[in-house]
Amino acid sequence: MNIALIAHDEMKNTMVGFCIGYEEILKKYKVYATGTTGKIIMDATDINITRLASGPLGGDQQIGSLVVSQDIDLVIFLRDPLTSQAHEPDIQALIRLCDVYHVPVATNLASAEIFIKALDRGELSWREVRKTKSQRV
Ligand SMILES: O=C(CO)COP(=O)(O)O
Repeated sequence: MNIALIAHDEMKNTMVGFCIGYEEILKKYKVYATGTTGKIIMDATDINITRLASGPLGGDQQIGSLVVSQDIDLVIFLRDPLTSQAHEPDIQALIRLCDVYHVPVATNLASAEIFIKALDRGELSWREVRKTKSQRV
């Protein structure tokens, strides 16, 4: 199970708090993050993160590509709903791909907490079954 973590600038403190709070769970999985989000999480925790490009420089698209290749099982994307982003098309494209590939995507802290607890209880294990089946076709 692989997780992608992304936070817009206004949400980065929230993301760090989330990662500190759920560090022991997050450490059990492979974690990807966009560039700056990954850096601040690694500065604050012992979570090992594969950092991609910064969001505005294509990081959201890189995560979208991992969604397509079935390499991401959960996206936690703490979006800033009050600030327009120059790369809004990339953000929409990533969320669309999550819908296309049935990848759970949390866009705020409340849903992120529900999803991470569900993951820890094994409630996303259907993702593994789905991947195995799609490899057969
Ligand atoms: O802009 C982002 C997501 O759209 C996040 O990118 P950074 O993690 O590089 O700040």
